[in-house]
Amino acid sequence: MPEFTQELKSLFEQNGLALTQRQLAEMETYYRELVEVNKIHNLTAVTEPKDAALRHFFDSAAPLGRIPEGAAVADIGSGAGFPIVPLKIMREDIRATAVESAGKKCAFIERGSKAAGIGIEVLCARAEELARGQRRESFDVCVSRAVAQLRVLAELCAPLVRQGGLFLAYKGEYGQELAEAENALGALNLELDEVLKLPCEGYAHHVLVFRKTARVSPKYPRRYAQIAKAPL
Ligand SMILES: C[S@@+](CC[C@H](N)C(=O)[O-])C[C@H]1O[C@@H](n2cnc3c(N)ncnc32)[C@H](O)[C@@H]1O
Repeated sequence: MPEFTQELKSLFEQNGLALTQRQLAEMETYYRELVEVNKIHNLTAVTEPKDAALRHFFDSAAPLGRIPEGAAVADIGSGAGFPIVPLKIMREDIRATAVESAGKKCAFIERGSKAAGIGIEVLCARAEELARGQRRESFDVCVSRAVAQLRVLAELCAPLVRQGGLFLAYKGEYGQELAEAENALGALNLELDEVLKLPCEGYAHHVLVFRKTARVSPKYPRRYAQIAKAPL
């Protein structure tokens, strides 16, 4: 645990963010639970202290400055709770929702966030099904990391974001995916606003910030089989 804590403090400090005692304690507790449950259920391949501090916690917090005060934020395909858990720890003001289709991962987010005292809504659902119900166009911001290629992800996320809201896609190298997503972005009324680069040498991670400029046609999202077979 000291290695995890040290790395976490140093990463945030190097980037001008001093973690409070509460934030540090919540991240430590969540990380401890992750390592524990990961011994039984395969939740993530990243559990080594330094790796987890960088790839899960620091990486997740990259777009903090782009999330408006009090925003309703949904994380699509949260897995073991990333990026939504670190975002909620860093920003108590947001209303955080984790959307995840795998039951054991939802159960872990519930367990970990309860242990750490973090208030997160966990929806065990598929994003494309959620977007056909009452939660359609109800979120100010949708975030997502490591779930699908951009043109597929855009169709899963855009219908959940309100008009004028943001879709934040965490990506490594993104040039080719962005070019391939041109048609999808047009069809879903998403405009690229900014690309944030994680301020970490040797770690080429980015957050692509899209603004939703108009409502999305009710024909989207299609069923997942169709989205995957014929991406926009
Ligand atoms: C590779 S994991 C990434 C987890 C996490 N976002 C991270 O970066 O560590 C992708 C997760 O997305 C979930 N997922 C994939 N498609 C989904 C969908 N259509 N709706 C909800 N969850 C989905 C999977 O169950 C899986 O847990």
